[in-house]
Amino acid sequence: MLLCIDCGNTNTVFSLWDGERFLCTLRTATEHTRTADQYYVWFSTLLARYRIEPEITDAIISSTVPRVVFNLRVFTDRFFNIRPWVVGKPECLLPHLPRVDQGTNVGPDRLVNTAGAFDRHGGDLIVVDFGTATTFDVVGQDGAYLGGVIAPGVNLSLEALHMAAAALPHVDVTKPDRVIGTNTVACMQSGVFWGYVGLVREICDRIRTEYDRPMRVIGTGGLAPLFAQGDVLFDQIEDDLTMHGLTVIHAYNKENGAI
Ligand SMILES: Nc1ncnc2c1ncn2[C@@H]1O[C@H](COP(=O)(O)OP(=O)(O)OP(=O)(O)O)[C@@H](O)[C@H]1O
Ligand SMILES: CC(C)(CO)[C@@H](O)C(=O)NCCC(=O)O
Ligand SMILES: [K+]
Repeated sequence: MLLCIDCGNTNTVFSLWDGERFLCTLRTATEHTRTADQYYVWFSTLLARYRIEPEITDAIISSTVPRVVFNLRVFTDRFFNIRPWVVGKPECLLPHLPRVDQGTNVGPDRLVNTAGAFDRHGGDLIVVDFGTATTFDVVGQDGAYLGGVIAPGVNLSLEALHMAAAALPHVDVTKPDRVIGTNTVACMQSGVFWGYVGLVREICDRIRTEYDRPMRVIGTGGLAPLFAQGDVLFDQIEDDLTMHGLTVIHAYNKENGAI
């Protein structure tokens, strides 16, 4: 059984893969001070609640926050006696090397999304991931990450409005009924919802213009279904794309890797 850990700037997600399906998906806030023991208490409590007997033999971690990796390594080592693969480390091989400027450290989540999306859909893709940042990953014909776009995340934009403007409250993102808001909250929701629908459409259009082959767009991340209500933005939405990518990279390393 494979433990997949996707650590983003906001949330960390653990998922158990039994070789055929994910048995559970557990989510906790990303916090670099969380210790291995704390992870274990949280993890084992939820598994007991879902009546899952973990028989973990392997682990793979993707982390956009470098400093949390240490305690996650201690966690897999102490409680499962496992040394995890860590995406982005030299000993963790990728099915396709990214073709980017020298010295660029591509976010591991983007490399994982690329591997997951290529495995399911083949090449010539744009993967749009609505996380802390809204990222666009261009997947080449051969499956390599070719670059992309990083825009501010949806919740980050709303939070920035609230923080910077004394009269603007904290609001949640939602699809407003009308574009013209008749109260403050509705105005903010309209700005963010329709603003991001336009952002996604415009960036995908411009990527397509720069790229010389037809492309498909895959949406992922918690907010993808919401924005898909605003326009036809995606050919497909997949909520487990990052987790799937972790299983793909793990399988590749099992076959070709050194550990
Ligand atoms: N309608 C909604 N309004 C606000 N948040 C939502 C809504 N639907 C889903 N979400 C949130 O989306 C998030 C899922 O996001 P996802 O895991 O893709 O990225 P993240 O955890 O926010 O960012 P990162 O992966 O960078 O840490 C969850 O926190 C969930 O609460
Ligand atoms: C852009 C984020 C924050 C999205 O999670 C992450 O992929 C990251 O930290 N990337 C590093 C820079 C890059 O991907 O080029
Ligand atoms: K994510």
